[in-house]
Amino acid sequence: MKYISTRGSAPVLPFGEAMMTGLARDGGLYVPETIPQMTHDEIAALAGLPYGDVAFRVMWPYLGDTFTETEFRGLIAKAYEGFGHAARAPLVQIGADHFLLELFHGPTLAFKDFAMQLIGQMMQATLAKSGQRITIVGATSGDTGSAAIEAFRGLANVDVFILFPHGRVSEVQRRQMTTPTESNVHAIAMDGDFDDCQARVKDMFNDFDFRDGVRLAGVNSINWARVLAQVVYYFTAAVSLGAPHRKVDFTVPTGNFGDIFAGYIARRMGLPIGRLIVATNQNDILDRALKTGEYRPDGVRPSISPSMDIQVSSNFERALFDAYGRDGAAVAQLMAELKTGGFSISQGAAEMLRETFASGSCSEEETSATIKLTHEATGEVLCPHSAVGVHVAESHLGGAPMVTLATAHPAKFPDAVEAAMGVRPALPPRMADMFDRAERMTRLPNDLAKLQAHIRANIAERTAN
Ligand SMILES: Cc1ncc(COP(=O)(O)O)c(C=O)c1O
Ligand SMILES: N[C@@H](CCOP(=O)(O)O)C(=O)O
Repeated sequence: MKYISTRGSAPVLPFGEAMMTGLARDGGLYVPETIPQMTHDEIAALAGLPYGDVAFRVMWPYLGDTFTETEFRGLIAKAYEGFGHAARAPLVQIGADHFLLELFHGPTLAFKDFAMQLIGQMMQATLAKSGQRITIVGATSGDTGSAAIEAFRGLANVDVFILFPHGRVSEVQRRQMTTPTESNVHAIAMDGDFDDCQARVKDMFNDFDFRDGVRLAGVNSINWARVLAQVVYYFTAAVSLGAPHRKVDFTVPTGNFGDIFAGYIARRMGLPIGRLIVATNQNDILDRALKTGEYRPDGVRPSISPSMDIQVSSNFERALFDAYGRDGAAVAQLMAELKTGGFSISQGAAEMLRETFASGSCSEEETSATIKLTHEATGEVLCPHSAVGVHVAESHLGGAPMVTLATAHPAKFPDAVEAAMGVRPALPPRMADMFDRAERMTRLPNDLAKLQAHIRANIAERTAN
């Protein structure tokens, strides 16, 4: 399997190199040259298998010769052994034909653990073979950062720098990033919003002296391996609700478009997904873009679902690539226009996107009301992001069973949940001392040179010791 860039002019790479590279050298995102297909019988045969076995069958065709079959099975087993639920991604019924896919039983209580734990294993195995060291720089609106830190903390040959928007993540999310004591973990509270953090990370990838000098690696969902690992739970969920013998719909709380893009890949592999519904908070650029064909960021508005406070949604580029018939030059042109305010999606591409994705948005009041009403009706406590999903899903019920992705544990957002339903959700006992631990972070401006100097200085100090 070969990987090509959405902007059409970067080297074509095998899986292992695309994973270690992160962003393509032309600024684009890697995607597989072709999408492996699973037949009706192959999908039916997934029924009843443990999560790890489904993960192997779904992902193996994408890997080429990066790992042997035995190695890859071992990495999957290690990645998911720390999850707090035997099913890894259990389904819970919340309505006649409405199910929640609980994706928050991993070590940092958000869906990011599904991919990050596996990427952690795959990157460590790759580095062990090459003897290299790498510098991971990631941007987070709260969850990716803690999941990355958890996956790479304590490794001698990896430094992890996480840029989060100062004052715009929940206290639990911040403490997950600032309380680890390992010297390879570097939390940076940057002035600005998530889009600024993500833009600086991309700037670092596009600065080849810096990129090559520090051996930069990326674990945001710009990295194809992140998306791939998330394809798996669409299969486990749909099959347990009767696929491939019937269709299943999915609603996905969406920010950077990685999770819903994984659902799109599952559908292209042959999983009978009916509707794929993008659910946004008040930062509703994706909902508007799908409805109007105009993609024009107008500033991030902080919300009670802060991990989805995103306007420049990086994986949308992967969807545009397909919508434009895999024309890298056309995508590069759109991304150049984005830098100066936004772009209009061509009529043909907009039609393709509308046929592929439905969408809806959820206001702050609707998010709170959904947390309250869902708890009253079902006993399920939703995090605000999952509540955005449930609210949007409710206006699309009917026909196939609906699965809404519950992307984070409510205890990561205790203030929003308590304000909505009057009860403060508790952290799992293993995290109970989080508020007593000392925090360690560096506050930096939104300034590429200063960020790069900080990263270089820290690496120099670590490698000198
Ligand atoms: C809790 C939570 N829900 C939903 C999302 C949106 O996922 P995606 O960025 O893959 O669209 C994120 C982060 O992006 C998140 O942290
Ligand atoms: N919501 C995310 C934003 C970054 O997402 P990624 O999936 O592109 O890495 C977060 O919590 O950090």
